Amino acid sequence: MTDTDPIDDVVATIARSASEIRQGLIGRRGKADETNPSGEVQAEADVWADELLADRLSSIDGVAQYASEERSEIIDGGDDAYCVAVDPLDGSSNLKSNNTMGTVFGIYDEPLPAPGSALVAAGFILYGPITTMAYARNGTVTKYELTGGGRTVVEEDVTIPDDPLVYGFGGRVPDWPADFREYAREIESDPSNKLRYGGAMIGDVNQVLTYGGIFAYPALEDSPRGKLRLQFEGNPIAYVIEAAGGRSSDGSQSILEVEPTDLHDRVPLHVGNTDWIDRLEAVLE
Ligand SMILES: O=P(O)(O)OC[C@H]1O[C@](O)(COP(=O)(O)O)[C@@H](O)[C@@H]1O
Ligand SMILES: [Mg+2]
Ligand SMILES: [Mg+2]
Repeated sequence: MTDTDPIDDVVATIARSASEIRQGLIGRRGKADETNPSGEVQAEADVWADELLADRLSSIDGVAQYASEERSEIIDGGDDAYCVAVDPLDGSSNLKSNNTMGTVFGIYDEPLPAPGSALVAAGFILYGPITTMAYARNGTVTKYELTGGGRTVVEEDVTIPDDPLVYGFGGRVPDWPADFREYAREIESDPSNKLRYGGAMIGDVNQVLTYGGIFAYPALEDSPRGKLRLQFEGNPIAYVIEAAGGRSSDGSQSILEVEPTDLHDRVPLHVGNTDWIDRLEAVLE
């Protein structure tokens, strides 16, 4: 690589790899005969995308660690400045029905597991009708369209629209704690709000970034930490949404303030417009 900024190198590598990952989904929609560290059955594409990104990202000068939702151990390459955490394919259960998925990445300047306050950049790829990337660094979010190896800026200084419109909540309603159910009913009962839920966090979060609103995968009655992973999903998404002027919360504080205890920790995730997250925290208090 000729670029001297490892952060740029990581982002350029992920952006370049996105169209290959998209193309490589063909023929890899079946299950791999394995489970990931969260105990979920992996898709062939999960394993393949993780290996592709692991090879490419861990060999970048300036990257000390590569970690992913799909492998138990960190790939440790020394004491360079940056550590990359990836959800190679977010929403891979959507492969079966051929619906939206994504790739999520966070670049930390501390060894993993690290709190979100150690992020120096984060973003996500959305495999929609068009492959796009939302990328946050230095407090601003930029959206790109990705074509083959290239990327084109389609929007700079992306901010969440002031008037929230969409909501999407993961998990089964009977498994939601009563206070979260109460909050959800409040949002649903406003006739100007619209349900948007596609079963892939990235697709649902990108709707929130586009239209304003809230996405949550809350604590569940029998799973108080919810489902989504702090290092690979919660922190990067919180970083993007906060850079776009919104808020993130684990129910009582910014997700970026949550101290990890394990690489594969889960976190109750709520992101969206500031006033909606403020209200959520008031209801969950
Ligand atoms: O199918 P469920 O249990 O509602 O979960 C949906 C959530 O799980 C996820 O698919 C988890 O991500 P992975 O696909 O990366 O494991 C999220 O994208 C999504 O928001
Ligand atoms: Mg995911
Ligand atoms: Mg995944």
